[in-house]
Amino acid sequence: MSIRFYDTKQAITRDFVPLIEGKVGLYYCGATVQGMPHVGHVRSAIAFDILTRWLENRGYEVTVVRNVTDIDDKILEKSAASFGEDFEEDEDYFANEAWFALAYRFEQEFASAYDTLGVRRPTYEPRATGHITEMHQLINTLIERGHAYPALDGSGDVYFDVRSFPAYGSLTHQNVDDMQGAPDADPRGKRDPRDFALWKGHKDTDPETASWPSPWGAGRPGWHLECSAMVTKYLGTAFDIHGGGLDLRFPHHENEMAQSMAAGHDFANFWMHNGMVTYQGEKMSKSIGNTISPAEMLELATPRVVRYFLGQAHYRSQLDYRPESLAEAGAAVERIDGFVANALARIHGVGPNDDFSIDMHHFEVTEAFESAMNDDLNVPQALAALHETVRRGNTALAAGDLETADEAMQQVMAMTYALGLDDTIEQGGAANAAQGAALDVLVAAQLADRAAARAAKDWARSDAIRDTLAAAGIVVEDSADGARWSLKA
Ligand SMILES: Nc1ncnc2c1ncn2[C@@H]1O[C@H](COP(=O)(O)OP(=O)(O)OP(=O)(O)O)[C@@H](O)[C@H]1O
Ligand SMILES: [Zn+2]
Repeated sequence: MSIRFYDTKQAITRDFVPLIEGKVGLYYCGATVQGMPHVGHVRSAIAFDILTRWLENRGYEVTVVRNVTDIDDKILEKSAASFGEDFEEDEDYFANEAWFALAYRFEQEFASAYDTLGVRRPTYEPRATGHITEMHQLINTLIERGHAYPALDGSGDVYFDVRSFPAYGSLTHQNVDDMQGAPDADPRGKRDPRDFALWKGHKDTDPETASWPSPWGAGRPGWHLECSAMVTKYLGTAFDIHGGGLDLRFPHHENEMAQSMAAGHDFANFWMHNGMVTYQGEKMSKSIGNTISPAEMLELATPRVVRYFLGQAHYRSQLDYRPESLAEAGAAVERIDGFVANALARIHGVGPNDDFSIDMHHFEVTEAFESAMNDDLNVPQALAALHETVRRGNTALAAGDLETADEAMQQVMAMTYALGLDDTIEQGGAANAAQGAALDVLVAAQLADRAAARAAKDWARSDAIRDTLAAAGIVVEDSADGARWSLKA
């Protein structure tokens, strides 16, 4: 059966046929690393992680590229503010932080959130600042082809000429005349107020470190241009799927497409956009201030439960966070886990604390699951198929039909893996728990020695043990029920 995806550009669901048989090139827009990730960002990454996993499940070799926008107005503004006299530090923004330090710090926060929630790392994760040369080449091509020009007011900017590209507006089905101007520069320097910046001339207020030489004067790249240049470098001038959040369709994706197609590239064959995570109906967004971070959710639920919540809706629909959302997701995950644990125990004699590994590569998803996923990644229907299999398995276990139960268990494992809900994402947590347990045994032995030394009034020995532990970052506190230890914060 063929896979069908909704293509935002053509506004229809159509058969997916890769440009090169057996291979898929996927680019999706990553974060502008100007602040802490919120769960909306992670939902976008989970949606494209599920897409990747499904394409791989169907036998495709997928090259995934997700960029890091590490130079941008907002990053520079946040950094500049941190040097201001009335700046007040908080848990997210530190005083006197250079733009690149701030960007890299948040890039790592994003990476850690993705890792924790089972978003597999992309094949390539290019940073905008590492691709200035490619951006210059693209601007050059656009100027040569008559689609870009240096600012008329000598600001050092370079603009894309929207009137020179008749298909401008075709991604979002808009008529140029109905569009608003691009607010990125003084319209007096532009041929048309809708023209947008490919290159931004250096301003006296910009830090020297955020400025690169160019044929049009020193400056830095415009946001839209970054993605066009990076896609081409890693996936070529024609590739299969371009993704990102629905909020990026205009202007970002419209402009990316215009730049690349005006340069003569075929660009993306499919455009796929994930819906927004909302809170009380409003887009979760840094600028609105209604964000919930992955860390906050992980205080309330395990990574798999958070992943289930963020991945359960159809990727194109809006996902509203409600206080009871995580409890509902938790109950669903527990139903799945309860069945798998029972099946492992009854059929394979594996107990909850046994160490075991199971070869899953020949396990297959059910037909209902497969056709749901092939139909534009219909995850809600696929999850219904998964839970139906859990019910069938539980019924079989109750009736003592271990063969049917085993088949259901294998299918459930294959389906949870396909959705990235397998428990591998908790292995990080398990490894920490194992290390913690090992440390506990070692420290307890030291503390027992220390107690014996104290009982024998051998103070030198008792102090020496305390010093050894302190040097290892372990703080010992004596209490009525004996010594307690903790790691120094
Ligand atoms: N609330 C949300 N729900 C789903 N996806 C989102 C949400 N907010 C951002 N995204 C997506 O996350 C990816 C990275 O986004 P980017 O860094 O550009 O964030 P942003 O839209 O500027 O976020 P914010 O509005 O909070 O500043 C993009 O694909 C974007 O569409
Ligand atoms: Zn982009």
